[in-house]
Amino acid sequence: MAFYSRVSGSVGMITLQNPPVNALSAAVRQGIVDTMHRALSEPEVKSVVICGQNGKFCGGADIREFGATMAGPPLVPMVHLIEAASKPVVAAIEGIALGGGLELALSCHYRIAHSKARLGFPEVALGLLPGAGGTQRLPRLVGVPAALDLITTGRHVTAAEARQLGIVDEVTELNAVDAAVKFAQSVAGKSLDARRISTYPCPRPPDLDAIFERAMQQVRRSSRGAIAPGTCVQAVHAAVTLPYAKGMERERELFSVLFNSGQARALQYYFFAQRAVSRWSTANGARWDTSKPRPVRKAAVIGLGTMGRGITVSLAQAGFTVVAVETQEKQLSEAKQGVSGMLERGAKRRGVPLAHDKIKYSCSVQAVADADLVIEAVFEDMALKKTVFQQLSAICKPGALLCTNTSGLDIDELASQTQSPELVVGMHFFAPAHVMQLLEVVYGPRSSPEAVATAMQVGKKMGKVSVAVGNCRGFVGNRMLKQYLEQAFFLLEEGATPEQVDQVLEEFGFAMGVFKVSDLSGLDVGWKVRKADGLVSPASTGTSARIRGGSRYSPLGDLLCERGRFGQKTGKGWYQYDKPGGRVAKVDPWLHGFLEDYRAQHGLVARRIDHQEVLERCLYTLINEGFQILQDGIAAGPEDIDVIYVLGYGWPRHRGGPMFYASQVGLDKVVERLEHYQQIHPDVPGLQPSRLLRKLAAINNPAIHKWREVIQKPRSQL
Ligand SMILES: CCCCCCCCCCCCC/C=C/C(=O)SCCNC(=O)CCNC(=O)[C@H](O)C(C)(C)COP(=O)(O)OP(=O)(O)OC[C@H]1O[C@@H](n2cnc3c(N)ncnc32)[C@H](O)[C@@H]1OP(=O)(O)O
Repeated sequence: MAFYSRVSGSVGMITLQNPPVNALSAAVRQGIVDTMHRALSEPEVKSVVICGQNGKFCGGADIREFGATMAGPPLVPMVHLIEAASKPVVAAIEGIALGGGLELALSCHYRIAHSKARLGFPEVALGLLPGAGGTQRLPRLVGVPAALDLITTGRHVTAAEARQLGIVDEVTELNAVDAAVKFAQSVAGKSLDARRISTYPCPRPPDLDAIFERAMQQVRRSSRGAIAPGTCVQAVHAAVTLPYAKGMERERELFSVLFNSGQARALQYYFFAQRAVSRWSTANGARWDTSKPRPVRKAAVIGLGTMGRGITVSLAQAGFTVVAVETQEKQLSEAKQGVSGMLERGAKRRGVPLAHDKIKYSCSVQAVADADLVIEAVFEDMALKKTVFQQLSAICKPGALLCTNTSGLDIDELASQTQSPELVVGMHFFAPAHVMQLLEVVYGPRSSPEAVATAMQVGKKMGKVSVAVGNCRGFVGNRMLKQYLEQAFFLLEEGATPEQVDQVLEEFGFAMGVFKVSDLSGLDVGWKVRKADGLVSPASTGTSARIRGGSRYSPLGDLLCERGRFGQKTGKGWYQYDKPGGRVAKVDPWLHGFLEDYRAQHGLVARRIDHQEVLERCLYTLINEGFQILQDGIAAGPEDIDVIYVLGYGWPRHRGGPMFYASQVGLDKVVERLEHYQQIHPDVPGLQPSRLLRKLAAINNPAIHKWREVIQKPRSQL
C-alpha cells in the first residue's frame, strides 16, 4: 500500500509501504493513485513528495505478480497521472530506484537522491524491458547512447553517476526525504512545463544509425540467444523515431512480446531460484533458519596453486584476516606475487582499497593454529588431502571449521581423518575462484548444521551464491556433467565431430560447447579422475576397450591424453590452436582422421547425426541425472541444481537452468526421448529415466515449484 501524510503544512507526502523493497504491487499502485488524487484535491497542498518506507524508494514492479492475473491500476496510467499533475511532484530516492521504481521517479517532476542510492533498469535480466515509459523517457532525459547502455545492460548506477547523467537533480549526504520536502517547498507554484520528460524532444545524434547498429551488434554478441536485450534496443529506437504517444504504443507492443515469452518466465524463475538457495536444508533435516553460523574472523588457506590463490583473494576482499600457507619456498614466493597482482587488479576494477595487509603468508602449516576456518586447496589427490586433514586435526584450535576445496572427492572420508568430523565440510569453488560466483557447500553425513551454516555464511560474505549439497561423487555439478560429457564422446564415436556438437550447444545458448570447454580446462583433468577411478585401462583393441563394468565407455579422451593432447595448454586437444596456450579453436583435420581410424578399428559405422539428437542426448541425460540427484536427496530442490548450472557451468540463464528447461519441454517428453535412445543404446545406464522423473511425468508434469512436494525426503540421520 501507500500511505498519505501532510508535512510542513503544504507538502503532501506519499510513502510506499511494501517490505522488503516496496515493490509496486496492485495495492501499492492503488495506494499511489488514491493518494495522488487526494494530494491534488487538497487546496493547502502545494507540492508532493513520493518516498519509500524503510530507506528504500522502490524495487520496481512486483515480480511475483507477473505469474498471476494482473489486478489493480496499471502502471502506465499511474505514471501519466503523476507526470500530468498540476502540483510539483518530487521523488525522494533512498536505497534503490529500480525498474518500475525508476519509471515512477522519472514521471515525477524532480528527483532528489541520497548519495548511497542505486538506480537502474534491470528488467532486461528478467527477460523484459522498462515497459512503463522507461524506454521513452530515459533517452529523452539522458540521450540515446546512455539510455541504450543502461537499458540493455540493466546495470545499476550510483547517485553520483545518475547526477552526472542528468537522471537526478540533486544528491544529498543527509536525509533524502527531508531534502526532498525542502526542495518541494522551494518549487511550489512554479511552472511545470519544462519538467515533464515525455514532452521533451528526443535528442537525435548525427550518427544515429551507427549508434543503433553498434548497440544491436553488442547485444547480439553478449546475449547468446536472449531476446530481451535486442528488443530493448528496438524500444529505444522508437523513442527517437516516433512521437511520445506512438513510442508508448510501440513500447507496449514489444513489452507484450517479451512478457509472454518463455525466456521471461525462465529468467523470473531464476531470479527467485537464486534467492531460494539461501534458505537451504540438508537431507538429514538441518535448515538455514534453525542453524546458527559460528563467527569467523580469521581464515586460512592451505595450498596456493591457482584455486588457493583465488580463494585467498576472495577471502581478503571480503574482509577476513587470512593466513595463506604454501610449504615450498619458491611456490610461496610465486603465489605472493600472483595474489598481489590479483588484489591490485581487483582494487582498481572495483574502486576499493587494497587488501594486502589482510594476508599473512607462511611456509608452515602450524601458522593456521588459531584460524576459525581453514580451507584446504592442495592437489586433487585423496591421499594428500587425508594427510593434510590429519595434520589440521592435530594443529587447529578446538571448534575450527575444516573445509576442503575438492571438486568431487568423498567429504566423509576426509572427515574420518579428524577428531571432529562434524566440523568438516566441502567448499567447492569454481575457477577462477575470485571471479566465479558459485560455491557448492558440501555436507557429509556427519557435518553439523552449524558447520554448514558457517560455510554458507562465509561464502555469502565472499560474494558467492552458496548452494548446500550432499556428499557424492562429483556432488551436483560434476556428477551431472559426467553424463553430458559421456554422451558427447558417444556422439563422436557414432559419427559427429567436436565442432558439430559444440555448434549445437552454442546455438542452445552455452558460451562454449563441451569440447571447447574441455580444451580450455584441460583434458588431463578428467583423465586423472578416470585413472583414479580405475577406468583407464591399458590400450586394447576390440569392443572390450569400450566397456567398463558392463556399461558403454568411450576411451576417446584417454586416447587424446596419451598423445599429449591436453587442450589449449598443449596447443592441441579436440581442436588445434596456433600455439600452446592459444585461445582460438580451429577445426583439426588430424582429429577427423583419428576419429575415422578409431571407428574403423572398433567396427563403428559413422552416421548422420542431427541437431535434435545432439541436444537431446547431451541435455536429457544431464537432466536425468539431476532427477536422480533430487531423488537421492543430494540437492534439496530443482532451484539448487539450476543455480549451480547457470552460475557454474554456463547454462544459458534465459533457459532457467536444466530442471526448469525440462519442466518447459515437458517431463513426459523427456522420458519418452530417453526411452527412445535407451532402446538404441541399452548399454548406457544414463539413458534410463530416473524413478523421480517418471513419477513426476506420470502425475501430469506438475509446475516446478510443486516438485518438492513429490520428492520423498530421505530418512533423517540426525
Ligand atoms: C499480457 C501482456 C501484458 C502487457 C502489459 C503491458 C503494460 C504493462 C506495463 C508493466 C510494465 C512493468 C515494467 C516494470 C517492470 C519492473 O519493474 S520488473 C522489476 C524490476 N526490478 C528488479 O528487477 C529488482 C529486483 N530486485 C533486486 O535486484 C534486489 O532484490 C534488490 C532490490 C537490489 C535488493 O537486493 P537485496 O538487498 O540483496 O535483497 P534480495 O534478497 O535480492 O531481495 C529481498 C527480497 O525481496 C524480493 N524482491 C526483490 N525485488 C522484488 C520485486 N521487484 N518484486 C518482488 N519481490 C522482490 C526478493 O525476492 C527477496 O525475497 P525472497 O525471494 O523471499 O528472498
